[in-house]
Parts: sequence; structure tokens; C-alpha cells
Amino acid sequence: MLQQNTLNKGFIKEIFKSYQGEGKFVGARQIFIRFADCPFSCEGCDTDFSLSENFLCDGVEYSNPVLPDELFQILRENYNFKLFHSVSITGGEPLIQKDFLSEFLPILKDNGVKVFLETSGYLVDEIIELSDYLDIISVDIKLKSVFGKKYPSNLIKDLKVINEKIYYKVVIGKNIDENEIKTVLIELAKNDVDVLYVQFKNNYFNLGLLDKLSDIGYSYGIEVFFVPQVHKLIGIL
Ligand SMILES: Nc1nc2[nH]cc(C(=O)O)c2c(=O)[nH]1
Ligand code: SF4
Ligand SMILES: [Mg+2]
Repeated sequence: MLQQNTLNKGFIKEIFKSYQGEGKFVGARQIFIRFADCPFSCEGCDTDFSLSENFLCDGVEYSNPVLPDELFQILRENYNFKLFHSVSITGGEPLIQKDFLSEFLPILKDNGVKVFLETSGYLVDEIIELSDYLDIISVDIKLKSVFGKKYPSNLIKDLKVINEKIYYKVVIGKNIDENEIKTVLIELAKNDVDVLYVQFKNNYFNLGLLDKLSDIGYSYGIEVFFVPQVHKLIGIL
């Protein structure tokens, strides 16, 4: 976990430019800031979010931790914001660095940069607290059968107030059970969410499973979009 006395400093894993490979905004050209660390230990996590002394921004080395202003300068030195759709805040779980983000995100907003957040969905209050500074929020609905730990029971209901900024994404695998996915779909429908993005874990694919999920989704009034992890399919960052 992060050290004490560094609340207003950010710990970064890497910064790079690429094209969004998941969910509703596939193909959007983004500057990705991968924040270090995550406390959730999901089963089969495929992301290296380990903390190190230095990090690379498109091949240029910088040292951790950084102040909000310093991180903005790093972005400015390396990128022309006008050439990108948005900045993607990802991790790890970036919301564990909420104090840093509450200073950093307003700087992006003041400079007219659109902000996209990728979050596990485990930290509901933090999403709401930062939502004024977020333009697009990709929220995972973690299934117990896939990640070993279920999404918070208040997630979908509490985020209803910011539904226009959010899209939900569920990662499925061969062990999902029908009731668990039905529960999610009912809760989405109850809270005025009418679209769900679906991807398989670790490039697994099963058309029968996807059809079944789509059948249930549409029967509850939810449009189900299957979007594989495009960046992994084509081998870009
Ligand atoms: N291209 C690309 N798209 C992504 N969408 C979510 C990513 C992530 O690791 O958070 C990711 C990523 O690492 N690369
Ligand atoms: S929340 Fe995301 S980054 Fe953290 S352990 Fe789970 S899958 Fe990995
Ligand atoms: Mg990832």
C-alpha cells in the first residue's frame, strides 16, 4: 500500500498514448495514465500495477511520486492535448489516490481536457465525489464467479444520479451462473440503465454463453453490446 504523508502526491505506473480498446469508446485516441497500486486482489487480475521508483511516459523517465502540477507538466511536455479525444485515468484502481485526483482532475478540466475514468466499481463514494471532474466513467460490475468478489450492493443504485456519465462493463468467464447475471440485469433495469457492455476474461470466448446473456439482457430491456478487448487482439498498448 501507499506510504503515509504523500496524500497529495501521485504514484504512477506508466503513461502512454493509444486507442481505447474496451467498451463504449473503443477507438478513441487517448493519453493513458496508469496509476500504481490496487488493494482488491481480484482472482486472475491481468494488470501490472506494481509501484516503482520511476515510471515512463512514452519512453521518457520520471520519478515517483509526483505533485498534481508536476504530472500536468509531464503531460504537456509529451503530448498535444488537441490531438486526443481524452485522458484515460486507469490503474490498478486510480480511486485509491482520490486525494491526488481531487487536485489533479481540476487542472485537466481548467485546461479543457476531457477526462475518462476506468474504475473497478469497488469504490462508490469516491466515484461520486470526483464526478464533477469526470466526463466519461467506465464502471466495472465485478462478478463473484469471475473475480472472487462481488461488486458493492449499493453500486448501481448510488450511481444513478450520474447515470449520463457512466457506462457499465461486465467481464464474464466460463464459470458465470445465470442467477448472478440476472441479478445484475434486473438492478440495471430498475435504475434506468439500458445498456451493458460485455467482454470475456483473458480472451476466452463462448458464443453460447454470450447468446444466453444477450437473451436475458434484451428480455429485461437492456441492450447488450459485446466488445472484445480490441487492443489485445491487435497487439497495441
Ligand atoms: N488500448 C487500451 N485500452 C484500454 N482500456 C482499458 C485499459 C486498461 O488497462 O485500463 C486499456 C489499455 O491498457 N489499453
Ligand atoms: S480491481 Fe482491477 S486492477 Fe485491482 S485487482 Fe481487481 S482486476 Fe486487478
Ligand atoms: Mg486492463
